[in-house]
Amino acid sequence: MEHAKLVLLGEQNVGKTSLLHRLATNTFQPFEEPTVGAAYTSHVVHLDDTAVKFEIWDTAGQERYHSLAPMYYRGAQAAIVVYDITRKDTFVRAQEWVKELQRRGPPRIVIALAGNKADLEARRDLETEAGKQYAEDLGLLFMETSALTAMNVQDVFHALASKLPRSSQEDSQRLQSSNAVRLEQTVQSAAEPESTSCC
Ligand SMILES: Nc1nc2c(ncn2[C@@H]2O[C@H](COP(=O)(O)OP(=O)(O)OP(=O)(O)O)[C@@H](O)[C@H]2O)c(=O)[nH]1
Repeated sequence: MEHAKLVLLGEQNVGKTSLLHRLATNTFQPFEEPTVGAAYTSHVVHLDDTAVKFEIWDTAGQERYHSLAPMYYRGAQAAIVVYDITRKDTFVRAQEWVKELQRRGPPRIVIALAGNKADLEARRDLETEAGKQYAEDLGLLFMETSALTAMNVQDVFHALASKLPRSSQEDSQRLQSSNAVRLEQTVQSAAEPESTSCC
């Protein structure tokens, strides 16, 4: 199983904790308490040929916790930057998080942009296309999600797991097969002199 650190970032109240609750317990709480500092959880995503265990840091959206964020995105392989489709200001904040991650975060971090509360279509303040286009321009994964209906919640974690660089696993497989070849060669060359000397 692969391990990957994942950080959730975004303005307060956009639904970061709710997305995790939906993922972990398939439930939704209409009155979720604000996160204080950050909260840790883990979740395993099964892919066809492997599984990825995400070590997840759910950060607090309140501005006073901003300075703690680097502690949580440092060394992260993946990030979900969340905004609320009913509040354009949260999309602006999400863009700032993406910039910060790209400037100061780990160089190969895989980022997903999630437009949450997609169930509140009647109160939509930002078109899907705006989020999609921005994500496309910056090479981010993009999905609109809903912690309330569960729409795309599993999918965003699955998409991130699929997009993670698999170098560590491939490297270890390559190492194993090259060791096997070397071992075979050693066995062969050890066997050869014996066979010549014997007959
Ligand atoms: N309708 C709807 N409400 C949601 C959704 N996700 C979260 N909420 C509500 O939005 C509010 C804030 O959700 P949280 O999960 O606490 O948001 P957060 O981003 O973790 O907030 P902080 O911890 O303060 O950063 C709660 O009242 C949730 O019930 C959603 O997909 N749809």
